[in-house]
Amino acid sequence: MSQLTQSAAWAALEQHQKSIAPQHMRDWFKADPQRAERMRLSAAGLTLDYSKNRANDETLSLLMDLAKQQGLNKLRVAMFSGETINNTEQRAVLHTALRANPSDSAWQPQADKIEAVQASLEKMRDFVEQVRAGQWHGYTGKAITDVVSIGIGGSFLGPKMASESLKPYWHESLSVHYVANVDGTAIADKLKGLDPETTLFVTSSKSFGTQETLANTLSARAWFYESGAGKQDVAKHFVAVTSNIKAATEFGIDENNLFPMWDWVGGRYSMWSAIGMPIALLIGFERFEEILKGAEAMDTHFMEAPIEQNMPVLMAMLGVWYANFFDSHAHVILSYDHYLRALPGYLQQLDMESNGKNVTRSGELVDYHTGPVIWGGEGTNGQHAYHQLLHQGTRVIPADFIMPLKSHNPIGEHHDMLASNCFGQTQALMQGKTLAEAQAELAGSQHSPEQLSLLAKHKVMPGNKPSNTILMERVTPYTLGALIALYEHRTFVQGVVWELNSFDQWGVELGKQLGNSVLSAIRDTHAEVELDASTEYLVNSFRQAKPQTLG
Ligand SMILES: O=P(O)(O)OC[C@H]1O[C@](O)(CO)[C@@H](O)[C@@H]1O
Repeated sequence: MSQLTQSAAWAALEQHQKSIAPQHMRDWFKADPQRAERMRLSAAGLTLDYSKNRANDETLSLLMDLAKQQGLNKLRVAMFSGETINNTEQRAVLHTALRANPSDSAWQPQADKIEAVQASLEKMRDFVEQVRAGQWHGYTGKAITDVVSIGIGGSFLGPKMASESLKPYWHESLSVHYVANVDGTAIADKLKGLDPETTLFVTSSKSFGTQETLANTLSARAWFYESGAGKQDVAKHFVAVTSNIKAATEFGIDENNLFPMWDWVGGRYSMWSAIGMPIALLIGFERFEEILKGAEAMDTHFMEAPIEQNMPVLMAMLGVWYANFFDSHAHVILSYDHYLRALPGYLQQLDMESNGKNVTRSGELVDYHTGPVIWGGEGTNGQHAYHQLLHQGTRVIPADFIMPLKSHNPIGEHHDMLASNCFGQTQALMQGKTLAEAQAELAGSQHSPEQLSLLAKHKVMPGNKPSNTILMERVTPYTLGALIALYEHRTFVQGVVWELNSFDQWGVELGKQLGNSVLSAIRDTHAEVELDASTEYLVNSFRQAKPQTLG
């Protein structure tokens, strides 16, 4: 058994779970009128209501004991002070420096990094302002009308999610498109209808070695040349964000068109850097800076608030409570805002690539569950699809409801209806419906007694299903920045408890390696590639279907 599962804090929680499990939140709310008020917290423009959780004051206190036991305070300081907490890659983890206030003396020890960040932001500002003002001209002298952002994973999901979330702030005549997948359909579809004379490509790749991104950039360049443009025109249409300057320049990107990234920023934590350029192009640089300010406010809260009153810590520890003590395997994110519909997909990478691990920082196999499956979608759509499983399924699936109090599109009663659905769902999950309530509801109906009894059983909802609700005034650059930073820190805290390195991603490497060797087998039948019988069959089927000239 691991030290963690043998520890005093873990044992206390296991013991406590036995007394909590039979209790119902419905009764707690009845017995304690102060519960909702006590279990509410505001920071950085966000309010978290965590009262609809299967936790009482003792639970929270024991969870905080676990956080302390696992060294949260020390590791939190270690992250912000630039220690190499990404121990498998020997890297610091300083995405927080990307949104730091440069005049904050706490950042003095990282002055070189802060300086580099500020220089990059200035270069970004200059570029963004030129493009948005129509002063960056394509090779025939026309202003840029379309930007195609090419990148994948962390070099795609954050910018795409933030762009969609902030649609009300978009430039009226500049469009941004995203291409991630290596599937040729993705880029072919995007390029249809675009004009090479007025299209700018931003290649975002920290490593500048990602197969999908390089293939898409090459195809974009081929499309550009087909329009009659020459090599000398590339600099007007291709820029890149990368930490691998050498690879990018060898690839043909003009050195002046390179924006930096650093090895102390993980891909999935990078939308605050020049990786966020497409966002800034869409909403303007000043609004991009507001995103950073929102995140910085959440960073300050995370660093300074006592852990018992700390939003990311509370959310993280409640997640640990369900994952490790209620055998919950999933966590659902429900955005009650159409503009935030890409958030669950973004959080999937943030959380699952960070905490989807089975060995500790020191390489020991864990004997407890780590990161759950993160999924979700847009409310109210999900209510007519997968919420059935949340209400009556057999597993505990904690939910985060995210609800802006004001809409950017206040049409008729739509926002009232949206909010009432959101709040109603949290209530239904918590309260459920008893057999007596179901029977009372059916009383007076035309059904036979047998049918009534059957129906009543099916209408019973156990309730006691946990949820958090996050409110904000409106989805703005500031509140979005705070929200994303909240989830970043939540992920970090859970990684601390589970003793993981949340900042590497070795698991995705094997897929990349094998994908490349399979590609050699597809290209050349004589390639010496070891394939199992199933994969060999798949490769052969694929080769047989290929047009002869390519075979
Ligand atoms: O920015 P890059 O280097 O192209 O990497 C893209 C993505 O690929 C991954 O390494 C996973 O394959 C992610 O962690 C990363 O965000």
